[in-house]
Amino acid sequence: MSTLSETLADLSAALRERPDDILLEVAAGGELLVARLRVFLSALLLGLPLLNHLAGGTPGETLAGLAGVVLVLLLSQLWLHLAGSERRRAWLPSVSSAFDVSVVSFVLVLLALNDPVAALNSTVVWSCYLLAVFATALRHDLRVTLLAGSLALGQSALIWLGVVAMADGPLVSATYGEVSTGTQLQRIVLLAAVTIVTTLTVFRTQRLTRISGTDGLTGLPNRTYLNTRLPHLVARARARGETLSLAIVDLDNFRHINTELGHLAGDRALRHAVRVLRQQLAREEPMIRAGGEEFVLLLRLPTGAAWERLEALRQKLEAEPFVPEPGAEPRKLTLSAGVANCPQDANDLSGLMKRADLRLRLAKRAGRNRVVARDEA
Ligand SMILES: Nc1nc2c(ncn2[C@@H]2O[C@H](COP(=O)(O)OP(=O)(O)OP(=O)(O)O)[C@@H](O)[C@H]2O)c(=O)[nH]1
Repeated sequence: MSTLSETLADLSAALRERPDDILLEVAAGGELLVARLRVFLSALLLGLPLLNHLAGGTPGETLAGLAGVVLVLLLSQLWLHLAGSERRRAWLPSVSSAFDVSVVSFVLVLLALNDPVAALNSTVVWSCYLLAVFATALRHDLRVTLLAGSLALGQSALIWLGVVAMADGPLVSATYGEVSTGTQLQRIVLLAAVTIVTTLTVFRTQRLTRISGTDGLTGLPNRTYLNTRLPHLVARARARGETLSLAIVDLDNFRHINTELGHLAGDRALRHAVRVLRQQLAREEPMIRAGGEEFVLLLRLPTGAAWERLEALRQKLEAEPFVPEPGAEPRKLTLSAGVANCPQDANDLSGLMKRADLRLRLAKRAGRNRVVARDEA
C-alpha cells in the first residue's frame, strides 16, 4: 500500500508526463460527451427567461436572461463542433473547462447586479461550479482538473470579496437570507475538496487506462491499443489522403529459444528484440505487441520506403544478438515481416492486417529472416 508522500510523488510525476495515445483517445471521447451534455443543459436553460417572465419579472430582466442563455447555447454548439471534429486540439479540454467555470461566475455576477445576496447564497447556480470541476474527470487530464478547480476557487472568492466590498449595508435579502462568512468559507472548502477528489479520480483512471493498454512484459502498447487506436489512425490518414504502411513482424523460430534456454530467458530475448527494434523507431511510429512474439508497426511511408525501413530493422536485430546471461554464447535473433500499404492494398485496418499477414506467411514459407511487401516472396 502506498503512503501519502508516495502518492503525492506519483501525482507530481503524472502531472509532468505527456498523456499517451490511449488516454488522449479516451479523453477525446469524454470531451465529446461533456460537449453534448453542455448543449442539452443550455437548451434546458432556455426555459428560465420564460419562467422569469411568467413570475412577473420585468421585460428588461427577461430579455437580458434570454440573451445570456442564447449566447451560452451558441457557444455550446461551437464546443460541440470542435469536440466532434477529427482534428485533435490540445487546448480544447483546458479552454472548454475554463469556459464552464466562467459561465457559472458570469451567471453569479448577473445575479449580483439584481440582488448581491443572491450571488453569494444561491445554491443551485453555485453548485454548477462543483459540476464543472467534476466533469473534468471525463477529460482524463490532471492539469485540466487542477486548472478548473483553481479557476472556480479564484473566481468564487473574487465574487464574494467584490460583493462584500461593494455592499453599503448588511447583506440580507428576503429571498436568499443573510450572507454569513462561515457559509462562504464552507463553500470554498467544499470546492477545494471536490477538486482534490476529482484529481485523485483522474489519477487512478489514468493508471488503470495505462495498465489496460500496455503489455506488462515489453512495455509496448498491447492488443487493446491495436483495436481502439489503430482504426482511427488509419481512418485519419485516409481522410487526409496520406499514405501509410502496416507491418506485421514475427520473430523466427522463437519456440527453439524457449525450449533450449527456458521460458525466462525467452522473456528476456523478447525484451531484447523489442529494445533493439524500438530504438530504431520514432516516437510517433507505433510498435504494438499483437500477441506472443508478433508485433504490428505503423509507418507513415509508401511501400518501397516501408520495405527499406523494415529491412534495416531486420538487419539491426540480426547484428545485435541476444546474450542470455553474462559470458554466455550470444544467440542470433531474426525476424520475418509482411508489409501492406494504405490505400494501395487496403483502406482499413482489418484489410491491411489480412494483407500483411498473408505476406508474413509468404516470408516464413520462403525461409524466414526476410521482409515481404508484395504478393510474391
Ligand atoms: N518466453 C516467452 N515465450 C513466448 C511468449 N509469447 C509467446 N511465446 C512463445 O513463442 C513461441 C511461438 O511459437 P510458434 O508460433 O510456433 O512460432 P515460432 O517458433 O517463432 O516459429 P515461426 O513463427 O514459424 O518462425 C511459442 O513457443 C510461445 O510459447 C512470451 O511472452 N514469453
